[in-house]
Amino acid sequence: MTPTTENETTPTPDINALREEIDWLDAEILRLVKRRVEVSQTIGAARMAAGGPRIVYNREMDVLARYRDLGPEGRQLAMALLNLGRGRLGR
Ligand SMILES: C=C(O[C@@H]1C=C(C(=O)O)C=C[C@H]1O)C(=O)O
Repeated sequence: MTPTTENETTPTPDINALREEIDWLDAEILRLVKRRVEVSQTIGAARMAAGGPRIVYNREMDVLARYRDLGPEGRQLAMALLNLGRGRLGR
């Protein structure tokens, strides 16, 4: 590790700017989640109208795998997304 000199300072994070970024990120995440729900419900309705199943487990396993990086919370997040897509039928 490089030794620090007396003149080196740790930069102070700009909390207000970072909070603005968080607000923006949350708005984007919400927009994307709402779109995901729409797409998932459209697929589900079309499949069921054609006599297919409500749930496709291998696709859902792929979705769960995508969030594995985030650990147990990733699983909860993926499950929440899947449940949102199921709407009232999934409850
Ligand atoms: C969207 C689909 O329908 C359902 C919803 C899924 C999802 O929200 O990711 C995945 C699989 C299906 O259970 C699909 O089959 O792709």
